[in-house]
Amino acid sequence: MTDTPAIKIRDLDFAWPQSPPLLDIAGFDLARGEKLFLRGPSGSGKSTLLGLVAGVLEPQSGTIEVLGENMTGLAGSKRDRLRADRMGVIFQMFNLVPYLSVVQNVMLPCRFSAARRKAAGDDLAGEARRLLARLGLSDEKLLARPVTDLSVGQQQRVAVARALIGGPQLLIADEPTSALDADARDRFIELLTEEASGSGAALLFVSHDGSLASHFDRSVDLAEINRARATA
Ligand SMILES: Nc1ncnc2c1ncn2[C@@H]1O[C@H](COP(=O)(O)OP(=O)(O)OP(=O)(O)O)[C@@H](O)[C@H]1O
Repeated sequence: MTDTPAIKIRDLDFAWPQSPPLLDIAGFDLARGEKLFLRGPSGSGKSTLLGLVAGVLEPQSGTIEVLGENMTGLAGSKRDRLRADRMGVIFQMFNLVPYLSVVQNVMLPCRFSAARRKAAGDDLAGEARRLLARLGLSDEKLLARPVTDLSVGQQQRVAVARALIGGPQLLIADEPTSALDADARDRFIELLTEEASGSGAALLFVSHDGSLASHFDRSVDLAEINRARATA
């Protein structure tokens, strides 16, 4: 089954209520292990597309297959399960839980997914610490601090460790670099792409900042694949 794409989209149509068509995508594939940069200006529909891929949103028509499973045929609860079990998601604002410690934040996906918990091994906290250490966060004092006390760059690394725990084969990241200066941003993307390569995960990274494209295997402009915007 591993030759099925990480993401396969066919004849996708999506519009927000009382709004004109936003996405009309005839075909789009992300290969297993591929690292793709999807760019487009603000408001072009990148986050909406990620929401569809993550199964948080449903298209009006068309199919979205993720890691060989047809999301569009699934009930909401099954889409939630697929996302929890098989996707690592990094949000624009990281969505770290302020009242949990750094290590607890990283372990969080394993609370929602038995599959991720099993894949992460018996010593969950140890695995969280191992991932954090690989991302340069190993200082015990720092790990004990509330996650809100960390710098933006450190919070990003926590968000990456959380996305990676349990080895999901699809990582999706929604412009997680907008708060960083150019050097920190480049370091962050290098870290993310290295970690994706290390675990063999496919990576879909969206941003309006085209200068990031060189870090990825392939770069696609949303306007190239989206007929709704092309004719708007
Ligand atoms: N929950 C929502 N309800 C209605 N319309 C929405 C909703 N979320 C987004 N939209 C609209 O859909 C369009 C695309 O928004 P989206 O956030 O997907 O774009 P984006 O390319 O990710 O933008 P940005 O780079 O600013 O994050 C915008 O016109 C936006 O107003």
